[in-house]
Amino acid sequence: MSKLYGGDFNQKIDYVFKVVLIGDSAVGKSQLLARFSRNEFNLDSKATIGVEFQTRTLDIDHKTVKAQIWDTAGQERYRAVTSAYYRGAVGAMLVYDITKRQSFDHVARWLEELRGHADKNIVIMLVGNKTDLVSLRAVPTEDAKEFAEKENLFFIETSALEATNVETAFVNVLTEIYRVVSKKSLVANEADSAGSSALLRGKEIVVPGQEPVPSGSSYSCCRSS
Ligand SMILES: Nc1nc2c(ncn2[C@@H]2O[C@H](COP(=O)(O)OP(=O)(O)OP(=O)(O)O)[C@@H](O)[C@H]2O)c(=O)[nH]1
Repeated sequence: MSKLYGGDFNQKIDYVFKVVLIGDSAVGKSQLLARFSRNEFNLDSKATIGVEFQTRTLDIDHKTVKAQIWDTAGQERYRAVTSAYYRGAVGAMLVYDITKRQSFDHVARWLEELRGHADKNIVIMLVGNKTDLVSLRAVPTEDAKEFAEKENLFFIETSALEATNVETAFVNVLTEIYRVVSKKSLVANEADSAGSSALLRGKEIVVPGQEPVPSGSSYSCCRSS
């Protein structure tokens, strides 16, 4: 397999996985990303405008995986081009705030948008954030679990503030993506020997050693006036 040499440490990268964060405004998407990528948290976090991404490299099943996590505004007027945001994504974290019933009620709409734009094999995790706000809970865990089972999503509850389950949420998504990808590679390799790899290759959702990504990068676009 070809290897990439990425950013900081001339580290060999086996896979680059693009994961998108979606969900209503103020549910904590940016803070989940800050916690996962830099182990930081900011209570005065401003609404995201446009799009940004952060990367973190980690080891999954002895492979070096660069997670490229994309974050966009929950507010419609600050969002960038939807199809570009979802393009190439192999994972999605659909976040709601356990203290805001409306953010959970909107999950179905986010899912519809995601399924309309993303690859059909995308790994999706439903994330109920802000579990530290125990007395303000408005969404019972059971309701979300039931929804996730019905829609075939992974499910977890997190607190970006207390760093509860954040690492687990991202690592679980990335591990599941890796499982899907390595299974596909296996099928493609088997088909190789059968002489029909082109078709299967065409369906792969991640090419090992995709385009190099600058480490820790972010960019913004499309600020609305
Ligand atoms: N108590 C608590 N507050 C949180 C948690 N995560 C985020 N917040 C706060 O919730 C507010 C919104 O967080 P953001 O991360 O900016 O939310 P967002 O989903 O990225 O919002 P948009 O960029 O508008 O889409 C901020 O004041 C955060 O500090 C959490 O786990 N617990």
